[in-house]
Formats: sequence, C-alpha cells, structure tokens
Amino acid sequence: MPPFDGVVPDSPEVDIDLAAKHAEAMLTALGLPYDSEHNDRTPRRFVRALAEMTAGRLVDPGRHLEVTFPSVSDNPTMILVVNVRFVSLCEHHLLPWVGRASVAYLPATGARIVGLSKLARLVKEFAARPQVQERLGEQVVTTIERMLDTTGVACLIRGAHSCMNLRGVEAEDASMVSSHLLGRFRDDPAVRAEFIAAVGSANSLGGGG
Ligand SMILES: Nc1nc2c(ncn2[C@@H]2O[C@H](COP(=O)(O)OP(=O)(O)OP(=O)(O)O)[C@@H](O)[C@H]2O)c(=O)[nH]1
Ligand SMILES: [Zn+2]
Repeated sequence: MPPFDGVVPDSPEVDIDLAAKHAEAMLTALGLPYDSEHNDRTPRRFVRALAEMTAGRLVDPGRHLEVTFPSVSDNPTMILVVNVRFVSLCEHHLLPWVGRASVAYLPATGARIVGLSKLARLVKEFAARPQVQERLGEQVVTTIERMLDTTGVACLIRGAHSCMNLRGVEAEDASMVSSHLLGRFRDDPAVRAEFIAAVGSANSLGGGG
C-alpha cells in the first residue's frame, strides 16, 4: 500500500463509513450541520483526508533502508539530503504542520550505503501520522542508526505548526527548529559544525542541481 498518493489506506483498521457517521455527529454537535446538497459529503471528505494523512502509521518506514549498495570509498564522508519537505498532523490538535528535514549520516568504513530517496521516504512516512516534531526527528535518526552501519546520524527539522501559526497564539511566522544528533554528530563539534554549515550552504545555493 503506497501512502502519500492521495489514497485512503485499505486497512482493516480504517472504517471510513463509521468514521464519517461519527464526524457528522461531531460537526452537528458543534453547531455545524452538514445537511445540504452542497456539503453533505463533507464529513466523508474530512475523514478520508484524515485517513490519507495518517497512512504512514500503517507501514514500517525502516523497510526502505533494506535496499543498500556496496561501499564505494575506503574513506566514507558525510552523506546529506537537505530540505525534504513533509506534511504531518499535530497530535495535539490534529491540525496540519509542514516542514523540511535535512538528514545526514556517516557510513562506517566499508559499510553498505543507502539510496538517497530512501532517506526522504523515511522522513515522509514518519511524518504521515499524528506526530510531534521532537518524535519525528528521533524516529528518523534512531531508525537510520538501527538499520545502517554508521558512526553518526543527524536530522535538522524546521516545522511550521498551523495550530500555533493560524489559531490560538497566532504567531504567524513562527516555526520550530529541532536537531537530533547521534554518534559523531553529537560527540564531535567539528562534525556537528560541518553538518550545520552544509545544511546552511545548501540552502543558500537554493534547491536543485
Ligand atoms: N513541543 C511541541 N509542541 C507542539 C508540537 N505541536 C504542537 N505543539 C504544542 O502543543 C501544545 C498543546 O498545548 P495545550 O495547552 O494542551 O493546547 P491548547 O489549549 O490548544 O494551547 P494553545 O495552542 O496555546 O492554544 C501547544 O503549545 C502547541 O503549540 C510539537 O511538535 N512539539
Ligand atoms: Zn497542535
């Protein structure tokens, strides 16, 4: 089942008919009846969208790191993917939050390496569920550490949380920055500085090749 393709997951855990019935009751209880021909499918649309945006919880994102290639260097250097865009749902309010993650790892000498897209898939699937930013970063780095032979893993995330930007405190331009560092990224200031500088310079170069 591929999530993130606009599809509602086909899973025994997901009952769209039942969810739509409850959503209609919930909206009615809020004084928002959806009972005209214009909007009577809204409860169904609402729960389908929710199911689609939480499809990542039904898969094991780590499976992407099972596809590896032989090492190409006796002196492996930092592998970094910058600005992986993701969409998530704040687990407190179930409102969307969006962000960009930059993910790096240092392969151990002789270790097999992973395709770049797999790091992006990891981020997007861990994001596609009720989530908090701290846990997203933690899940990304600990999964890479578990699945690959590395001497360090890092993930820097900048997230814009609509529950803070568009309601409540309405801090419109505020975003959250978090860094999750393991191994040499945590213990060696030079490696950490190289990571932060590489993310910064990639951003100043703009996207693309
Ligand atoms: N640390 C962290 N906090 C988050 C994240 N997403 C949402 N929050 C915060 O979760 C908190 C939930 O606080 P509550 O006081 O229970 O909720 P609330 O009454 O709606 O609070 P306000 O948002 O301040 O109106 C809010 O401060 C949100 O900004 C996240 O990824 N990480
Ligand atoms: Zn929230």
